[in-house]
Amino acid sequence: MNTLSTLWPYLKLHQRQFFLGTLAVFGAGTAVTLPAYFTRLIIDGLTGAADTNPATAGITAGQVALYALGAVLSVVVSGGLMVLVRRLIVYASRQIEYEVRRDLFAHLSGLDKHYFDRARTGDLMNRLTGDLSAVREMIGFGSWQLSSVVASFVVSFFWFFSLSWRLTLAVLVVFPVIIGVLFMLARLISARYVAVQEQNSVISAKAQENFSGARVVKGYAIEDREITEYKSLNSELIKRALRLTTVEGPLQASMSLLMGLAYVIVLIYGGRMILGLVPGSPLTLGQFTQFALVLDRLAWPMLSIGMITNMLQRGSASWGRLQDIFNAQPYIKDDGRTDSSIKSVLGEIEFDHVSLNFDGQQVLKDVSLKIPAGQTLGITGPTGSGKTVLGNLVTRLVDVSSGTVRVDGVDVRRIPLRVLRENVAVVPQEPFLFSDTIASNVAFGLDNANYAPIPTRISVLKSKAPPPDDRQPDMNRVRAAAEIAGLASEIERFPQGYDTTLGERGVTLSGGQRQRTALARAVAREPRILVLDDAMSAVDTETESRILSGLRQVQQGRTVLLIGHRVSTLRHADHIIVMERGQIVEQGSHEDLLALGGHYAELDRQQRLEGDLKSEDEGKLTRDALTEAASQIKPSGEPLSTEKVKA
Ligand SMILES: Nc1ncnc2c1ncn2[C@@H]1O[C@H](COP(=O)(O)OP(=O)(O)OP(=O)(O)O)[C@@H](O)[C@H]1O
Repeated sequence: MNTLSTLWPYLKLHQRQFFLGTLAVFGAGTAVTLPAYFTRLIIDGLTGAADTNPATAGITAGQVALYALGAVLSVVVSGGLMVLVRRLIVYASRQIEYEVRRDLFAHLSGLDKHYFDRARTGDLMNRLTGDLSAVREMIGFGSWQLSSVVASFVVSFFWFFSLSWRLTLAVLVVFPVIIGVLFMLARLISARYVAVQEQNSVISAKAQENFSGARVVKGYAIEDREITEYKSLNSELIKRALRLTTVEGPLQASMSLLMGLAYVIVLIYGGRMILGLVPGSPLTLGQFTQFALVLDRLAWPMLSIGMITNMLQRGSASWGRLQDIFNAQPYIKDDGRTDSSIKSVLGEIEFDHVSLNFDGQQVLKDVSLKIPAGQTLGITGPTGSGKTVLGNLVTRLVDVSSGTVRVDGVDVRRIPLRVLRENVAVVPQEPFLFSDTIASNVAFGLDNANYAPIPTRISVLKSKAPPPDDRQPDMNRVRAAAEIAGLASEIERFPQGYDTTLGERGVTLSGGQRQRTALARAVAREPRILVLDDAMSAVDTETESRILSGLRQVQQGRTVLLIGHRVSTLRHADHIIVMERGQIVEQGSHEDLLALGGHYAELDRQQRLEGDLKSEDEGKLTRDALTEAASQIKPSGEPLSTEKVKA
């Protein structure tokens, strides 16, 4: 119930719809019992006419017709009101579903790397779909049915008491039992439903990871193992679903049983009253019939209590799971220290005695370094030495544990996050491309400033629908960026050029093409600071040097952090650092570091050796091919075909 209170702001946005809807439910609940009242009048009238008892007045044919018409009209009114209820309450629930989904998405978008490093995409998808539907059912159909049950009880007991308080009290005996059973089973249902939803999340995450990693699964030919694992997760789901069903079934059955019991009481006790065996409590046949008919009408609401309890329990458990998302807060956000007067940055970066710990493990130790605006810093070092996290500190994907990172001499924690991130573009090691055209992928980082922050907790009825998003990528910038990233000529060879769709629905790019698309995306943004995190590892050295010389032209005035393992990548940087176990162990220009004769010089020596060996191997291969070709020259001296030489 505690978690449900957080749903109130959304219900409040539609309070008028719920209020009018509830009134209509009560109207329909009253109208639907009127035929029983008219039946009583007719029966008592008819019995009066037949037995000439002075206590009963008798009835005319006209009155019978009038009562019958009244009964029909009541049913029509009740039906009409039901339509109105659906229009009000079910519509409101759909609108709330929209609002919650919108707010959840906006909230999730505001969470940081820390949250997404731990969350599983499949689980999030399940919460945004399955759990949200359960919440919608609770506030729509669930609340409608709940008010309908309350209305039925109020109206029915009004009739019961007006007909015979003794008979009503006799029927009421079974109610404490009903409430007890409901309470007990509702708790069981809630716990078991949460278990089902958790397993649903595990299954969704498993499926999502398998489909995203389909290439790995196929590459390792482990489909059978994955199918078996999925099967066992699926069996666990059915086990939990059946455990839920085992409590849902008895709920319905016990409600039926208790209802039957109430009926037996009415028949026996009411019959005795008609026969005059209960002194001081006469009951006419018509009254008895009305009592039985109204009780009969109560059967369905009574039975649906089980279903409603179920729906409310599911809905509130699901709302709890959505609330977990709403409760998650980004670790890194603008706060009291933020100086909103900062609107842009120039690009000088300084690490001042920076240390960083992750879960007790120190990944950066006392790093101090200043990179003047417009310069290129080359960063190299063994894997896991802290190169990526150094870049992450600049964009504040993580914050320092101690020390300070400054941009333009200002602590990055004082620069508004939006300003900082708009001015820094990162090309990560594993680029992510969207299922969209190449042009849109390259232009992805543009035009962001035109979007206002999304308002939350606003009724869909009051917020205007956003205009259709018909942005067209700025093709001049896209082309120029693709040219610098060394991708333009390849894109032009694709069937639809820049309009070629990538990903699930379109072509698959090679690793090097993906990296260069991500690079073009960053370049198109014309950032003040560019972080290239091993961004050309899948590109051959020749293409890489072409890209680097193109980049040098556009990087005038931009600060670049160039992370890489190849000396050929780093050699033109203004300053190079070598990281090892979170510390800078060497620094200087390419020439300085070679002269130092340390790690960097060793890296250069190894890479030269590898290069020499490679060209030696290629030379040997060519020599072998020529020897082979020469041995095949025919004695007549007939020249070889060129294909043969190539082969
Ligand atoms: N979010 C995180 N949580 C915990 N540890 C992390 C996190 N991010 C990085 N690390 C740890 O920090 C250390 C440095 O990681 P980093 O990614 O900076 O290495 P790197 O030098 O870029 O390596 P590579 O060349 O392989 O990319 C590693 O030991 C890594 O496991």
